[in-house]
Amino acid sequence: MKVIKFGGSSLASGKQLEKVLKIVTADPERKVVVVSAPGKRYAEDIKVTDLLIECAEYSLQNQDPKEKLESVLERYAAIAEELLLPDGVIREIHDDLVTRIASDKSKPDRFIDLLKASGEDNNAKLVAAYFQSRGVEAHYVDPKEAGLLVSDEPGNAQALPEAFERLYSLNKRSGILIFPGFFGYSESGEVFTFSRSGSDITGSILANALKADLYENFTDVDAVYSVNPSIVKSPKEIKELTYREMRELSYAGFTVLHDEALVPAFRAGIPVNIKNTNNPSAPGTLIVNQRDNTNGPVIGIASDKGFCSIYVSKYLMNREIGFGRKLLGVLEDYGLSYEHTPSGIDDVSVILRENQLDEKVMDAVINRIKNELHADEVKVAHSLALIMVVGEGMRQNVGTMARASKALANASVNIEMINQGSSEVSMMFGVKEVDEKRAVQALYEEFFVPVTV
Ligand SMILES: Nc1ncnc2c1ncn2[C@@H]1O[C@H](COP(=O)(O)OP(=O)(O)O)[C@@H](O)[C@H]1O
Ligand SMILES: N[C@@H](CC(=O)OP(=O)(O)O)C(=O)O
Repeated sequence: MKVIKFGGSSLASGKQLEKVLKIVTADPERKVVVVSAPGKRYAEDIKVTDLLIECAEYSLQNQDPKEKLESVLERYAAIAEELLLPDGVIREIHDDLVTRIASDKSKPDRFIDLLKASGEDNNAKLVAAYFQSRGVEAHYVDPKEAGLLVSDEPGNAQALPEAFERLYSLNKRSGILIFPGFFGYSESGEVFTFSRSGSDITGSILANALKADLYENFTDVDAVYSVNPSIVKSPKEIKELTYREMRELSYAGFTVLHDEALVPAFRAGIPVNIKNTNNPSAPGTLIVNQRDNTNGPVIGIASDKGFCSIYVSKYLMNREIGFGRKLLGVLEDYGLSYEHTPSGIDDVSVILRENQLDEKVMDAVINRIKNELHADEVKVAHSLALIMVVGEGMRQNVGTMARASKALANASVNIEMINQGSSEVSMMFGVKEVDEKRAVQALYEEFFVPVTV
């Protein structure tokens, strides 16, 4: 049995849905279909999820969200019209949106989640109706009734362990099951969404819970490329990579798969196949536990902007027991998570996502580090990009770091910091955001142009 997930780009129009129906019915093993909300039809288009967030925000500010709601409804109506679906489908979506918008707003984050989740929930109903209209036995599945229990963290929920056992009973149902991605229900019955792009996570949870043979993730590219295609033109396709490599790469900027979407599949040993809805005969990329190391030291290079670093130096830091704990404790007090902590004998840098803290919080953090930890120097660097060079082959290859830093030097990119992951499958370079693109291109030239992946 296969779990198959379609992203927003695969569900953006009636034409796309026709491809989806063809793909699903081409293989009787494709039993559970996870759907996102309709995504972008063209580059400047707005995803339904973003329209719904605007709707929720308008309502919370006591502005009339009518126009915004109309634009959400229009997206579904356009699809229904293209596919000649009966009016009842759109009426049901309309009524659902009206009910949601009129619900309790005393907890704004939860209200936003309730609206956001409707994007996938209503789309699953629409897709089920479409399949049925073409004579296919398909059923919408309500995640509440199916038992997709999640933690009560708005916009950042996680599946609870009990969810997996409960979801197993879906195996007994007949027909094709259309399951909305991106959200679940807390113990108290409230809607909570995963973080953005979280329908990938739903697919992986279901693959694990139902003990699927394969988790197929359909998107709009032929494969996972060795580098983001918006940075390098026609980059090399990756045929096979390990869970560990993909987790590192998706966390560091390969947005093609959510970085939290691998763990459930990995735990159950289920391979993940990334494929293209617009070219389903292409084999795509297979993510597995182990692969042959035939491609050289590096399989992919990912990058992401929006980081800052807090550099702290203090003479004899290495001998001060508890210094690291106290430093990270200051961050914890402000609810800040950190990404990396490259360190020396007398100094350490903490790298954080910049969008977590404004100037006021940053000043407070710096003052506490200076006053409570008696640091000799505390410096902040803003607008950093992190570049992650990833590959299982790194462990067996000598000189990968030297090659990478030489390539960056030749491209006149100044390295602000370096960190080698303890797992030895990744190395991280911090550079200024303005140098990100040039750095990635230089690393790509170094590691990919001469080899076949
Ligand atoms: N290394 C990469 N390989 C393939 N695609 C990538 C990579 N890095 C970023 N992407 C982007 O991920 C996009 C697919 O993910 P996403 O937009 O979330 O699709 P979906 O709508 O199917 O969920 C691609 O169109 C591409 O722009
Ligand atoms: N629709 C949600 C969840 C999702 O997974 O979407 P997509 O598959 O289009 O990335 C979002 O935009 O975040």
